[in-house]
Amino acid sequence: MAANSSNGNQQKATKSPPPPSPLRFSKFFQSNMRILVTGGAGFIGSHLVDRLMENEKNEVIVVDNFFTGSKDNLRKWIDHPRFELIRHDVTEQLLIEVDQIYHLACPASPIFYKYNPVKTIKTNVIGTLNMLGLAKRVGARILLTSTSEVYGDPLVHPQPESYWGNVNPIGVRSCYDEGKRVAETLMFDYHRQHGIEIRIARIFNTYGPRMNIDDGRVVSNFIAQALRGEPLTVQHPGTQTRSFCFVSDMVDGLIRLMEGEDTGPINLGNPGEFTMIELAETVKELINPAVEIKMVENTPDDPRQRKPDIAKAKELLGWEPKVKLRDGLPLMEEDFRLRLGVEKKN
Ligand SMILES: NC(=O)c1ccc[n+]([C@@H]2O[C@H](COP(=O)([O-])OP(=O)(O)OC[C@H]3O[C@@H](n4cnc5c(N)ncnc54)[C@H](O)[C@@H]3O)[C@@H](O)[C@H]2O)c1
Ligand SMILES: O=c1ccn([C@@H]2O[C@H](COP(=O)(O)OP(=O)(O)O[C@H]3OC[C@@H](O)[C@H](O)[C@H]3O)[C@@H](O)[C@H]2O)c(=O)[nH]1
Repeated sequence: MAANSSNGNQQKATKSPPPPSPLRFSKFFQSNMRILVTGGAGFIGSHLVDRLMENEKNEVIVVDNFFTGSKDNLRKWIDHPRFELIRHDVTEQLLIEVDQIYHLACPASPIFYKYNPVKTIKTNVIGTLNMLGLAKRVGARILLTSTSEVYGDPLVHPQPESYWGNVNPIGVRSCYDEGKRVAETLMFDYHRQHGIEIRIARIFNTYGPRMNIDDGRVVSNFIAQALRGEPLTVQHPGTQTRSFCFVSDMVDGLIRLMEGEDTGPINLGNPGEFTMIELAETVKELINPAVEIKMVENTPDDPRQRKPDIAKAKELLGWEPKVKLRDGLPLMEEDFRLRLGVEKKN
């Protein structure tokens, strides 16, 4: 393809994307915006779909390989005229016409992303390349859900977007951490080289209803353990910290980022910071005071501290989380009780 290289390394596309079918703009066409959500059958993705579907002008297409997601999360939209679900792996090319792409597809829980690390890195690298190729072909704006894990085991605390991170490139978490770092690089290279409109969210630990019960992440583990009357497994040393964001706040942030003017990367997360011992104590107090807290072995390269600096999100998106951990946990408990069939005793 001919490209203008007048400003050094930065090249701009000379060819604009092909026009969509004229029917898209006919007055009989019902939706204004066709939105693709990759990974839309997963935890955050399905909540995002719920919010996007609330707007009658949106048509939503979900693409998912169901590795960690499930059709059940989208049950209420199946057969809806503005909704479509495609079983597809993002490591394969996808040819559709869309205006926006929320690219979430990627296993997010450490036990799942470490299960098949080569597939995880392919999903992050080839999957993101494919979605960028699609964005380029149809002229769509694309948002990547990157992660706080790009900061690795951070030496700067809290983490601003300007921090480049402290990541082990050859460790067991690298398929995910480095995979997301490459995905961010690809996003910016497509933006600079081809003029693609990009948005990057760096998501910090998010929790809420619909997380897989055996997802393996800490909040879902502790709630499921408390409801089953099993010990809460705090991984050694328990003083490591995380900052937990409720899923409705996260979805709000993602939509603001997509609709706003800034490419990011922008941290999205709740700055309330807790040690894993504090989290276990809170879950015990709120859900089942009878359970024990048990110290267990940790996994390699577990980040010791993590808390987002959200000054940029506040300033550029007018966003900050509203739901406190103590208010979010009972909402998740309700959902887990229903799914586990454990009634609340009064
Ligand atoms: N939840 C968090 O705390 C958190 C934090 C940081 C970043 N993120 C990012 O947000 C996104 C969603 O995370 P989540 O918590 O909802 O996880 P999730 O595991 O519930 O959802 C991921 C979805 O992607 C699908 N998927 C995985 N590989 C795929 C592939 N190759 N092709 C098509 N679909 C595929 C899964 O089946 C699932 O539906 C991920 O990109 C994750 O990295 C999440
Ligand atoms: O049962 C458990 C599980 C986990 N933990 C601890 O809880 C902390 C959080 O672990 P999680 O597995 O929930 O998630 P992590 O913060 O390690 O990674 C997450 O970070 C951001 C996202 O990109 C991903 O969703 C995921 O990689 C870790 O310190 C871990 O050691 C426990 O103490 N007990």
